[in-house]
Amino acid sequence: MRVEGDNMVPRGNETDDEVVLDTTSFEQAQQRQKQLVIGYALTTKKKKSFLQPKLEVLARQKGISFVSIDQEKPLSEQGPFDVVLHKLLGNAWHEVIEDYQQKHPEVTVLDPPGAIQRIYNRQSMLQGIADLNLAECDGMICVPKQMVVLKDTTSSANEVEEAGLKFPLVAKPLLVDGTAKSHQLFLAYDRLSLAELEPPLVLQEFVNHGGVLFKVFVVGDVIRVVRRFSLPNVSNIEKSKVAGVFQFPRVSSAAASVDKSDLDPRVAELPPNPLLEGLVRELRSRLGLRLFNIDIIREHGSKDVFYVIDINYFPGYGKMPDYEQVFIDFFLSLAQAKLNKR
Ligand SMILES: Nc1ncnc2c1ncn2[C@@H]1O[C@H](COP(=O)(O)OP(=O)(O)OP(=O)(O)O)[C@@H](O)[C@H]1O
Ligand SMILES: O=P(O)(O)O[C@H]1[C@H](O)[C@@H](O)[C@H](OP(=O)(O)O)[C@@H](OP(=O)(O)O)[C@H]1O
Repeated sequence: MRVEGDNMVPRGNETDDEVVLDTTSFEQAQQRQKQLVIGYALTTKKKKSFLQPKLEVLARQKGISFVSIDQEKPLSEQGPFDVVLHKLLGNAWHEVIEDYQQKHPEVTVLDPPGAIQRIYNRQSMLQGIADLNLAECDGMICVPKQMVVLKDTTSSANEVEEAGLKFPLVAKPLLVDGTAKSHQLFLAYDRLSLAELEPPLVLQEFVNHGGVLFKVFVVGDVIRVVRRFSLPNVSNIEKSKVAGVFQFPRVSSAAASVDKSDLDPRVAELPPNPLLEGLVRELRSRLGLRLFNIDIIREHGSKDVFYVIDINYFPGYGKMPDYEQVFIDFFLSLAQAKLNKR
């Protein structure tokens, strides 16, 4: 008898009337046939931007399937999943995920709710970054001076001066909760204008950076950088003449990447690789996240001084070059890591 298939030992190892099963290759074959099931809990907007048709097609070819998680049903009754991918707001959801991870340690949850929560607060998001050990990384990473205003913006004018913050200041809502309002940013030019702002917020020094921002995408071990347009420099003349508070749009969210040829190379040159690699390595382990992006700007007039101004969890990967293949490789590496652990 002969049955052709991956799970049989090769010809020559069998006797006339028996087929010897090689258990190792049998297990490998089973594994190969096994689907990698990724449960996802994403907003409709996120599902549209992330689960694009090309990703789904590539995934299917590799035996990866995406299954929508029904938030109305207990999570443990769904699946079984190998990976849970989630970005939903609210403490209730975070409790569901935490409870699920405790009961199902074998499932890779991307990422732990506590770690995500930390970067949803613009104060804790940037804490510790200036102290990262990035010596010998061909550059320097700073964060803009900033302070938190929880209640009264009128009295914050004095605190701003005591803290040594210089105008203009970028006012950002303290919590990034996914609402459009949490991305409403203002530029405050003088002390008086602070009274117009609505706390809780952070006041952050505006750093001149030549109008270009580096968006650093992280997917596990992979780093991809794109250039985006950003706010132009604020001149000294403008600083002395302009007063008040101005809302500004999400300039750097535009999908179009900056065309390098149109830019001053001193502004457009990407941050050095060792610096990016060092920064990502440190942040990945300190934050305990695998899916995030870092927004970096280069201090105007400097070659190697950079500021981290923002970190996002599970950002707009749909705009990252070649994101489909990067994610397929990432999911397969998670499956492989699990196999290696056995
Ligand atoms: N301290 C700063 N100095 C100079 N420009 C800044 C500063 N902070 C923010 N900006 C500008 O404002 C834009 C939005 O800032 P930030 O990324 O912090 O806000 P956000 O609401 O988290 O935006 P998004 O989620 O779209 O990345 C930046 O891309 C940059 O152009
Ligand atoms: O395209 P950039 O500039 O990277 O901005 C992203 C924001 O930083 C993310 O917060 C958005 O994701 P959420 O809408 O899930 O928060 C993300 O939304 P998206 O995934 O729907 O594109 C983007 O708006």
